[in-house]
Amino acid sequence: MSHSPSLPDRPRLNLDPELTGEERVAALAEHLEDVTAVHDELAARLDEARENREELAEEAEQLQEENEALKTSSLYVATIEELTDDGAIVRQHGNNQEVLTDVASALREEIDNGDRVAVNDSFSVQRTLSAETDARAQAMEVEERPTVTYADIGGIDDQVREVREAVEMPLIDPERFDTVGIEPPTGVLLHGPPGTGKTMLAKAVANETDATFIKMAGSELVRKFIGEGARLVRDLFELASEHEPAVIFIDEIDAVAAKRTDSKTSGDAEVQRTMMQLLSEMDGFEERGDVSIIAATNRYDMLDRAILRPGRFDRLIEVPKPDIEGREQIFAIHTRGMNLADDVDFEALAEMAEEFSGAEIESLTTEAGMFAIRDERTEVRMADFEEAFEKVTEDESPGTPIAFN
Ligand SMILES: Nc1ncnc2c1ncn2[C@@H]1O[C@H](COP(=O)(O)OP(=O)(O)OP(=O)(O)O)[C@@H](O)[C@H]1O
Repeated sequence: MSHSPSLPDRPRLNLDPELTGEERVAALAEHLEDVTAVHDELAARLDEARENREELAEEAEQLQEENEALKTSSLYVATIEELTDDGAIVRQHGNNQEVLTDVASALREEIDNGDRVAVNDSFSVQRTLSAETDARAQAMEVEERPTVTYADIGGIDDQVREVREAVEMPLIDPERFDTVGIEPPTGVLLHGPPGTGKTMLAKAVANETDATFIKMAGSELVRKFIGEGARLVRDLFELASEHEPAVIFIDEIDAVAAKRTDSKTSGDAEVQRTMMQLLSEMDGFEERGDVSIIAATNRYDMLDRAILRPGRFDRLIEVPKPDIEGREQIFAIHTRGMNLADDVDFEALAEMAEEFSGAEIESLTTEAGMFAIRDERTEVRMADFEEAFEKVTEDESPGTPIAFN
């Protein structure tokens, strides 16, 4: 920062005792003029300084924000291999690179060999990470026994039957497969547009077989738990075998099992490793007992065919958007608990909601209920559904599926 020029000298008044009265007045007047001039200049400088100060404060605030953003931008997960006098040797997850790096003295106290830490682009340790079990708990959603039943799923009866055959039957009646002389499927892959009931299907299977439902989202492995994908996949299968019988549900499997050519990200190698771990878990699956694996994707076209080989996800079930009868059933399911007026016509609703997925139909029914509440009615009428339909399709061209969630 440059220094401001020095302040003007303070005018001095030297009154010669010899001066006449008139001369004294003139000298004082002159002095007053000097003082006023200096005052004006100082006032101007003060204004300038104030302005400067405001500008600097603004700049400081901006820098602070940038600094925060830098601090919160992506960090990499690493493990402290060894604390030495020269700093810490950390090994970055994912690429196994070892680096010698600095640790701020404030953090040093908290860190021990073997701890997991977050490092920035230049490997400097930013903070310690919670224990491994936390990542595991965060990455996996465990439901002891989901409450969803097959009766809650509408319009995909064939898919329900296929899932039951592929998942339930090997558990309940394994001899049937032996007698016929075929291997039961290892994993089931549900594919189809978003919101069509894939997760519900997996939960209903868990409910029906009294199994624990363990869900992991492929996209989170890639975005949130960078560097830990492979380990978390291993943990996922371990957790399932601790909770037998269990249903493992891997949502958005395309995130970890996309065709190699498709991936442009730098996390490519890491994603590959996660997929390899998944494949090896599935290949070693036979000894695993009562654990079923179901995966789901909206991007079947993107999948690496390696995961579809026999002994892996060898049972493919397409879960499409419901047809008109399916939509009618789904409207009936989602209005079961609603106080409906007599004029509500499911057939007409199903016709109106062309191209809607199950999830979209669910949102539409909730929206219709909101219109009744706004109108201070306890009964939901056909007109509420019509208004709800207009609302949810407002910004969409006709026939385009609406993105909910
Ligand atoms: N076939 C259906 N019958 C009844 N409700 C459905 C159906 N499909 C979807 N829903 C409703 O939509 C919600 C979301 O569905 P679900 O999570 O099972 O979809 P998904 O196919 O797994 O979607 P995504 O691909 O977005 O994960 C469900 O909780 C349910 O209320």
